[in-house]
Amino acid sequence: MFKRLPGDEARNLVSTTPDTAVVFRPAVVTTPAILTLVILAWGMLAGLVRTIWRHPIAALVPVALGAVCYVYGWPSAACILGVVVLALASWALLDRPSFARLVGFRLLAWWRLVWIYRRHWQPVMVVSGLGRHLRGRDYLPRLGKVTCTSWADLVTVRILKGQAVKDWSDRTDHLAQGFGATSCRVALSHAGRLTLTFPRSDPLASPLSALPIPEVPTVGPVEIGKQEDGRPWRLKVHGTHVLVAGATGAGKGSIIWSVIRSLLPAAGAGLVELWALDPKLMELSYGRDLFGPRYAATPEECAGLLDEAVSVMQKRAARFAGLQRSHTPTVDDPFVLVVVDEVAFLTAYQSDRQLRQRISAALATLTTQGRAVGVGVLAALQDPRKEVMNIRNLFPDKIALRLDESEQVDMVLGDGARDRGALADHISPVPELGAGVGYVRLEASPEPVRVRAAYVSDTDIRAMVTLFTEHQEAA
Ligand SMILES: Nc1ncnc2c1ncn2[C@@H]1O[C@H](COP(=O)(O)OP(=O)(O)OP(=O)(O)O)[C@@H](O)[C@H]1O
Repeated sequence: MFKRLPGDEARNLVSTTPDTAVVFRPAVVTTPAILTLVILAWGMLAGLVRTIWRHPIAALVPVALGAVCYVYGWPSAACILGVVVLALASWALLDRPSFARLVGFRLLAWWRLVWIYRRHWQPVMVVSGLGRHLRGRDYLPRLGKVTCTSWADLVTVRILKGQAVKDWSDRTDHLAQGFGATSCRVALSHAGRLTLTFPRSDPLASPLSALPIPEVPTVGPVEIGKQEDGRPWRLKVHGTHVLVAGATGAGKGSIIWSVIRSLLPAAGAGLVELWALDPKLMELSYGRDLFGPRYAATPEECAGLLDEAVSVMQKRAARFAGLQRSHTPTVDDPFVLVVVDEVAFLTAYQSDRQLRQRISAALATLTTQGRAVGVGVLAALQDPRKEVMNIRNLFPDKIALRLDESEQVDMVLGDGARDRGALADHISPVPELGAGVGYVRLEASPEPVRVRAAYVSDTDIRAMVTLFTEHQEAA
């Protein structure tokens, strides 16, 4: 039975060095079969103990069934198994969320750990270059826990000593392909430990219709869509500045209009003033009545409106000096949100040099000094290159919608964002699938979050204008 053990062939190998008469015959020490068996049995025992230690409840089930079978016979064990399965199925039917949270996702995680990750771990690590095969031994990163959420598998990994997070983020494609996922994201959880996120489905695949207008006036964070994990996407606009970059048709308008929609009650109550710069004469002109006299389209008008915003900001700063360090919106001092659609029309593509410099200086002043006194800028642009938008770093919060080139992702979201999984250049150009989908990198967190903005249609905008004007007339 054990006539041909691994290593037997090596006995017959002869290695020679060309051009010499010296012939080396490797010394082969035959491992006794019993030793191999003991090592195998030890490995299995250790695996069993590890499984019981990690999954005590799951291990208890076969043990209990085995005991019942032994004492009372197999029909009793089969009956108990049937009752348990029936109870679980009823629970799943009656209260799916609690079943999924307490049982379903745990079972799925265990299954995916065994069937997907552990089974493919060694080959994927070696082929992708994240593991090493040295002198007959495999040095592999340690696979940790697998947790399943409604849309993704979160896999914890203890990386090899000497490896960097970048070694992993450079190989996200290999990892995704290796484990049969569409993409992979890498995040550092503790020193030496990473969390890999493998999406199983895309919760943002279908468009979201416009969210209800809030009942209570609020300046934010305003709810404007959905995050990949299913939670609402709330964007802070008061106390920051937001830059939205995306190719044509990426859905920049849906972010602008979702923000305006959420701020509408606050605007009605006088706590927010919406100022609009619409150099393309397209996006914002549709809801022109929402902005009253604070709407500008020509470059001259835009420059004038920006200067006015700077003047409001400076007057406030002079009043607040020494008295308050942050802004609370009131009717006397409302939050001023300057919305700029296609900011590059006013900066890079503006042929009048003096006007261009005036506009750039005003935007730079607002973005450097405005947030503490309640003046914010929400700007959209198509081309994020520095020549086009040299003040992009003055925006603390950035959103990258679909972009044409991979290099543009880091230009918008900052260095390393694409390596961390912000694949904005992979977002579908088909509006139903990809418009309004993007990645956000907030000032407070380096991890990009995948989101989708709700789509505010022309009908929604018309309804918003009617509601707002009726409210203004009634007031
Ligand atoms: N959030 C969204 N969800 C679903 N579809 C959307 C969304 N946003 C936009 N769309 C669709 O995509 C089309 C283009 O959107 P939009 O005009 O807002 O893009 P844009 O980035 O502003 O483009 P441009 O820079 O050319 O003005 C819209 O007509 C609409 O059909």
